[in-house]
Amino acid sequence: MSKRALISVSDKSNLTAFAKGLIEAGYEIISTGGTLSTLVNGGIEAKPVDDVTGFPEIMDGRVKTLHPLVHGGLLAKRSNPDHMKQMEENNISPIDMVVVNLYPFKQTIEKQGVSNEEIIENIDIGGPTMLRSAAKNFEDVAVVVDPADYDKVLQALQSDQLDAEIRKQLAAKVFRHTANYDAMIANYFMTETNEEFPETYTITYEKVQDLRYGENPHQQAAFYRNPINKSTSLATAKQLHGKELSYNNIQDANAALEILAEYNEPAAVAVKHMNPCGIGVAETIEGAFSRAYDADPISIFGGIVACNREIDYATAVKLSEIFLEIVIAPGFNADAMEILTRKKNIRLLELELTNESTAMKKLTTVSGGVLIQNSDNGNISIDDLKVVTKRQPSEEELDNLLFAWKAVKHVKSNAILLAKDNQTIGVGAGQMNRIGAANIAIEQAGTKAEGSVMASDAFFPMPDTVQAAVKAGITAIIQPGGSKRDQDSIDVCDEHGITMVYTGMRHFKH
Ligand SMILES: NC(=O)c1ncn([C@@H]2O[C@H](COP(=O)(O)O)[C@@H](O)[C@H]2O)c1NC=O
Repeated sequence: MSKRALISVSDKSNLTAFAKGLIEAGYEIISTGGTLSTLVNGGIEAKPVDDVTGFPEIMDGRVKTLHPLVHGGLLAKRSNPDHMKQMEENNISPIDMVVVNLYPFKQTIEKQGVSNEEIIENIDIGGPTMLRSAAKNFEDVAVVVDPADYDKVLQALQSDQLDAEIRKQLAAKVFRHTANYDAMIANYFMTETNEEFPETYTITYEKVQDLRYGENPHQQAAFYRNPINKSTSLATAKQLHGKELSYNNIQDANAALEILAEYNEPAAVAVKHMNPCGIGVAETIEGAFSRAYDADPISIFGGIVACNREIDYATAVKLSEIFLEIVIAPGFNADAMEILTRKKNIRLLELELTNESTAMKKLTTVSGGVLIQNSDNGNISIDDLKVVTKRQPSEEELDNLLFAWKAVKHVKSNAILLAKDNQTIGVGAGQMNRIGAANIAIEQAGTKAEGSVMASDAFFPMPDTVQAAVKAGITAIIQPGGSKRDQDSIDVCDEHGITMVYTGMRHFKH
């Protein structure tokens, strides 16, 4: 008796060639509505699944293969005499191969203006059921979910090597595939029902690329993306020039994009080791980059620069004067490309910026689990500021304070950042005490600290940071407030004519 393959696919690419190969390998083909038409039109002999089930396809295709004559044929253990007996008693014939790919749920939810009804109808039920039956019974049944595997399967059949080992690999792929498919459905319903942190958290990622190594050469790594993602993502960036991105490149570039999303005006962000070493805002992108560069001409060396405007010739010339790992921008004009591609080692990434780069949940693995939180999308406006000192900030100071506040949010805690004229001038990052971070920022700013503003990601536990600010000639401070000793800091400010505003919002970043 010839073997039987059940084919039911939404993605009909390369289908007829594969089916032809199966017939040549001695298979009889059974198929569902649309798949059957494609096969028959392609000159392939195939039998409708209704002939097997004796039951018509009903309810707009909601029920077509969900039948014991299908699933019995898939799930029966050929080595189990009871199963074989029950097959015979129930007139069930074995099905030896399942070729199924599923309704395009992901593509459907990504469609503009798609209705809920269309989304629901694109949840495949019969397909995953067959895939799972066949995959569970991989000892006896082969299962093919990915058209990319058609050639491999035909080759294995031709050399009589579609053995349990390969069938197990195909089954493993099926369970990953159905888990991924179900995770996307679960996430869709989670959004629909506004559940943010349910009792189980299902996530799924699709591989973008293997990486040469992780944070260090002895660590293996790969880059995965969220299959349904509307925010700015490096996974969708177009690399115009340069060698492959590394693990550290991706982390740093992502940090640069998150910072850049804070600014609507032409802005340039330089990042080193996940911290901004220079941020500049100006009327032109060239001006913005000059400010980002001047902020810290030492640290930017070997860094990553992200800009929110097209890179023009003038900016490209400046960018090309230093060693940078990556430049990211929404575009590079032809002259800029000409200049920058002369540099062999620079990577150029073109990326549409949606200003939604922090829309996703943040996951941090801990031993035996994962911490999940919403991204820090907390923003404040001028109206949220509370002036706590005798002196009110000037308009210019207010501008600089808000600029500094947006920037300090992205600096690792404890974070202190100094800014002046739409430019960061000193960044103290990741210190174990706040005065340590302040001292670093002040030292880096040098003489520029005079007349600058200071931002602190969290409150001052004692007045020492304000005292350091006084000494450096800083005129205005922005911080969340909320320490027991707030008044001590306010008193120092008042004593020296410094203005201080509270945001009421903290921005720890660890
Ligand atoms: N309901 C069923 O019994 C059923 N059986 C197979 N399907 C799916 O129907 C699709 C193929 O349909 P057609 O051959 O009519 O183009 C495949 O994606 C397959 O996964 C089904 N549809 C969805 O649940």
